[in-house]
Amino acid sequence: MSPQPVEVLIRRVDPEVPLPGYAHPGDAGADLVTTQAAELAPGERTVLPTGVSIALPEGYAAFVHPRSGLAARCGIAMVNAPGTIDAGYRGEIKVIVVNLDPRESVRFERFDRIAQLVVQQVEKVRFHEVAELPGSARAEGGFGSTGGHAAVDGIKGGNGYASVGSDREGR
Ligand SMILES: O=c1ccn([C@H]2C[C@H](O)[C@@H](COP(=O)(O)OP(=O)(O)OP(=O)(O)O)O2)c(=O)[nH]1
Ligand SMILES: [Mg+2]
Repeated sequence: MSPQPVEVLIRRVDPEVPLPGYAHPGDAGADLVTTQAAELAPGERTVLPTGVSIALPEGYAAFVHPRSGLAARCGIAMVNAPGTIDAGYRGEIKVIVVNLDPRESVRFERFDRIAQLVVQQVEKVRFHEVAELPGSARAEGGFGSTGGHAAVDGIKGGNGYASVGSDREGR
């Protein structure tokens, strides 16, 4: 049996906007639409309104994620992905999109689905300052310390392989 859904209050800022919805029962994200048509030239970005505002319960946050179809087909990304919607935010949810296609413009029509909203429980932490942190296997290694990345314009990746292909073989 699927768990009980979390009840979230929603207000239409645009009276005609369809409410966010899950396309399938097991989906993590509810699709958000733009209420504003827009055309983005290659490299251009804009802030699109979704026509809705929400009141999340305390202890929750919503994250605005990109849609993979738009990314794969048109090169549309979200500049700040995932966008964070705080429980206390009552303004309209907006989506900051950028056209990463080097050649083609992308046009959005009113009510096109542009992003998806994932609601999650989030922990609040209390920070305790210390002079030394406990040790760990990773320690301070990061930013590619384990290798396996592609080379960029002849600059070798962290594992010393020169191309994506040799990277794969080297694993
Ligand atoms: O993609 C996004 C990201 C944020 N927001 C809204 C909800 C969020 O609660 C608020 C603030 O977002 P964030 O904390 O990411 O922005 P900030 O630049 O830190 O602004 P602030 O100083 O208002 O926190 O803006 C959106 O509508 N869409
Ligand atoms: Mg903030």
